[in-house]
Amino acid sequence: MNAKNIETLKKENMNLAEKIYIFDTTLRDGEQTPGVALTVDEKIQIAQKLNNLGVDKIEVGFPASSPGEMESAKRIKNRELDSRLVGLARSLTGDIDAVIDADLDYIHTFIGTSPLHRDYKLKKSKEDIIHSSVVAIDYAKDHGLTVEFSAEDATRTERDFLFEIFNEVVDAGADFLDIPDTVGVLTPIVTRELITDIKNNFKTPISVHFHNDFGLATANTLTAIECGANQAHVTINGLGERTGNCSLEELVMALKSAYNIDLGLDTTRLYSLSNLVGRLTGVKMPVNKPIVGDNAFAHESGIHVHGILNNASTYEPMSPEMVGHSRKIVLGKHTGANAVKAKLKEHHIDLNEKQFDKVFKNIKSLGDNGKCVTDDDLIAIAITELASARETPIVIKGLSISMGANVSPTATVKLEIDGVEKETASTGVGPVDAALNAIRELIQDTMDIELEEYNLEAITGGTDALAEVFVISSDSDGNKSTGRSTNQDIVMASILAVLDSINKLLLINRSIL
Ligand SMILES: CC(=O)SCCNC(=O)CCNC(=O)[C@H](O)C(C)(C)COP(=O)(O)OP(=O)(O)OC[C@H]1O[C@@H](n2cnc3c(N)ncnc32)[C@H](O)[C@@H]1OP(=O)(O)O
Ligand SMILES: CC(C)C(=O)C(=O)O
Ligand SMILES: [Mg+2]
Repeated sequence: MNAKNIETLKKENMNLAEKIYIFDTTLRDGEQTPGVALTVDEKIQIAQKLNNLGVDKIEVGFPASSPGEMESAKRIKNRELDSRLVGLARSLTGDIDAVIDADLDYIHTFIGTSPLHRDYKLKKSKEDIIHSSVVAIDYAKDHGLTVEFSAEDATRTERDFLFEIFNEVVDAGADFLDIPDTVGVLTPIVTRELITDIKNNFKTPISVHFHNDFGLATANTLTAIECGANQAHVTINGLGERTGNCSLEELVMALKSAYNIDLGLDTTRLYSLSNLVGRLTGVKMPVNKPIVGDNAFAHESGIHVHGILNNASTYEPMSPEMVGHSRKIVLGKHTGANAVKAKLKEHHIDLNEKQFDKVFKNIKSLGDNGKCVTDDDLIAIAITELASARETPIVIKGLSISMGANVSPTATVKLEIDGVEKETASTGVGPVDAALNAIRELIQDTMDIELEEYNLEAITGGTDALAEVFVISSDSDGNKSTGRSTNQDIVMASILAVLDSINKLLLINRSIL
């Protein structure tokens, strides 16, 4: 099927509403994620960011449910955000009073309508359910509120009863009819039939609130929008009861990229908002979470990276910049030569063909052994390859230590630096310190180094134990390199380890041209 046919097919099968509203419920249903509790300040922080993203409505919470909920609703209201603020209420006047007390003018009131909810939870007849809903809506309308009515568990409610209660609440003045798929049992084809039927029978704008128990929340919400739903309830990161709600970022980006429907949100804020919500709720996203997961724009397979390097659209359906994320090329078992060449270029490392082949084989073999190769690993592998092929710039030519009681230890060190011999003596708090001070003095015209880490370990027992020294040095450009040496003499092991790291840094400097 060519692109034109797909476009035609989409148009023929869609009955889009003129305006599609994004109703964010991260602060209400999202916060109902088991184990999640946000403080008032955290709620305010998220509300501000949702507002900056450009969502139409923010459900700030359930004011009747706790003093903290009341306070956060009031304080969010004081921020004078552009997004419309919504408060949740059961079909009880007390809950509605709480929304009014919080100074919110948009109420989301609900009642369970399915047989399960009527018979086992609320223990109320159909007539009682209708009566409670109508009384609540009358009360809210009398107080000048905009009312959104949710028939909780609508998707397991008899169709005739659903229509009956919708007719009654519309007559009572409901401004929006919400269809919650409370336990996520819809499928796209059933959604199509249900939403089309409701759209054909009601003029009041309709909203959908779909849960994700079978991973279908986004697909079902998109289907509802195709069939004319005027509003979608969503949460950042798809948070919410059990497996959550339709994810805001998935819905908005699918509409923008796959449907070509731009809702006008500043989608470049999505990634940072997802991270903020992840941090504040403690619910971290899996790496493969669409749009905001660490791997959403990461590529390892050689064939993919080769395509990406030529044109990112080959393996990305949208750009990472669109959502404020970034592209990542990962090296490992599935890496191809083009990826390694690109990485080496990025780090300004020039290898000849033979050196490159060795580095490439090394990466593949690390991958085969189940290891992922970081950029630092690649640099270390490449530098080692470069170092082994070149003459070492600095070589130790002589060392003498003098120590005694009540005098500072003195080290005399002779080095050959690029073929020229130099010697100096220096003192220190101990013999190793004295020797390292002498080295620093001798190389100061060649490069400025900082010893960042120094680890000494005895690897055999006894007074003739072998000492292993591991160091990390850095240069003034921030390049880092490791050095390692094993010797029976602690001072010599230290000098050789430091020289090992300095030589690598020199090679890095000299190959970065
Ligand atoms: C599908 C959803 O997401 S609905 C929203 C769910 N969110 C929450 O429950 C989070 C906040 N909830 C709370 O803090 C508490 O549950 C409260 C404050 C609302 C109520 O607490 P409690 O009075 O202790 O009642 P509890 O939670 O045990 O039971 C719920 C009560 O609400 C009633 N109820 C439930 N839904 C409705 C409704 N839509 N309209 C009227 N009453 C309702 C139940 O029948 C039950 O009443 P009962 O105790 O008289 O039998
Ligand atoms: C309050 C209602 C809309 C709800 O969250 C649900 O049914 O899932
Ligand atoms: Mg819900």
